[in-house]
Amino acid sequence: MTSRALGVPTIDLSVDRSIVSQQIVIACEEYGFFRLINHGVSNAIISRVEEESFRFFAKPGSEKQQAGPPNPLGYGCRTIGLQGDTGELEYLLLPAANPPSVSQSSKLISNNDLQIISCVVNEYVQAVRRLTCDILDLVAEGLCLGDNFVLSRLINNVESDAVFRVNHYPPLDQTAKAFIPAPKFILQDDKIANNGDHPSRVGLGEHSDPQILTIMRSNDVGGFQIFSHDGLWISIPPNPTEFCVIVGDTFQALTNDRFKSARHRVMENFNDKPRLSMMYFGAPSLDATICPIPRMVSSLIHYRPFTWRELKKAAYSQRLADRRLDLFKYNHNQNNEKKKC
Ligand SMILES: C=C1C[C@]23C[C@@]1(O)CC[C@H]2[C@@]12CC[C@H](O)[C@@](C)(C(=O)O1)[C@H]2[C@@H]3C(=O)O
Ligand SMILES: O=C(O)CCC(=O)C(=O)O
Ligand SMILES: [Fe+2]
Repeated sequence: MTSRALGVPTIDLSVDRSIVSQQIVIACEEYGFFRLINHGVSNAIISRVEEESFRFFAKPGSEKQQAGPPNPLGYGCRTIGLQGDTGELEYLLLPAANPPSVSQSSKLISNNDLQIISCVVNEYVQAVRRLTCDILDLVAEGLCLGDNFVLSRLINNVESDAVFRVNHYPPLDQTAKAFIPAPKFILQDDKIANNGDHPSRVGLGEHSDPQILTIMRSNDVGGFQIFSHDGLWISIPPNPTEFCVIVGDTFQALTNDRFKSARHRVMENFNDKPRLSMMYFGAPSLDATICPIPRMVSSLIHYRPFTWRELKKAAYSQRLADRRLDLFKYNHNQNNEKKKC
């Protein structure tokens, strides 16, 4: 069943395949986002990651800093990426290799705290990667791409550059105690968000995810919002039993803009307990070529072929809110879009 509580679709993965595939396509076209119920990932696996993550974030700052900085993987606190973005959160970025690769994790594995977390994360990542592949196969069916595995092959691959992230947003009144001081981050659209009265800080600022698909799960603390195509920020009520599925920039390019990556953000945590969210970012191998799938091109191709390595490099050299996909887009105004061959 697809419901539209609060405007965004909720998709039940246990219903008939031909129906679910259509529902997912519509949700990706209209929102670049949907909530997923009956996803089949065991609650025990999810709880183990949640427990180990809370245990990690409860450690003293000096101990956590030993697992950082996150360049590109490891522990981060308030600084996001390399271009000066900040937010009211701390986080862990870990490899989500398939199968778990010792060499990729070698720097991290020498850290005892991360060793423990990596074990439970690996179990979770394998389950969520399978779920991501199922969703991508359903999309391929719904879009009649001909080859039903054309999308899932991109991440169901030993070289996949997938990443796992746990974000921890302390409650507002604890942030001062929990964090090492850093400059405050002011939301770009503060005037709109607060009617011009009080600038507010954000947990994690507006952005789209550069990868193909993000599978996000949080505890019962809210703050997550997506930007709808009609120009409104929609708050997504937290539900620990479901997943949020977010279309990333690479999926937008693969579908030649039929799907739009969803811009999203997390507001600062005004609750009395922390928000804990875990994300699997499904990505292809670094050297995979991304270009619109031929069946997605009716007349004009919107993107030049590029590798995931190029898009990732562009993302990391830009600010969080930047629209990195534009770098690979043919320019409409110069009328130099390529016609379908
Ligand atoms: C400011 C940045 C953080 C980010 C890398 C970037 O330069 C731009 C994209 C950001 C993002 C968003 C989705 C994921 O959370 C993430 C891990 C990713 O792959 O791209 C983050 C990067 C990050 O936090 O390092
Ligand atoms: O923490 C969340 O709820 C969302 C995080 C997110 O969008 C990200 O890490 O890319
Ligand atoms: Fe994100």
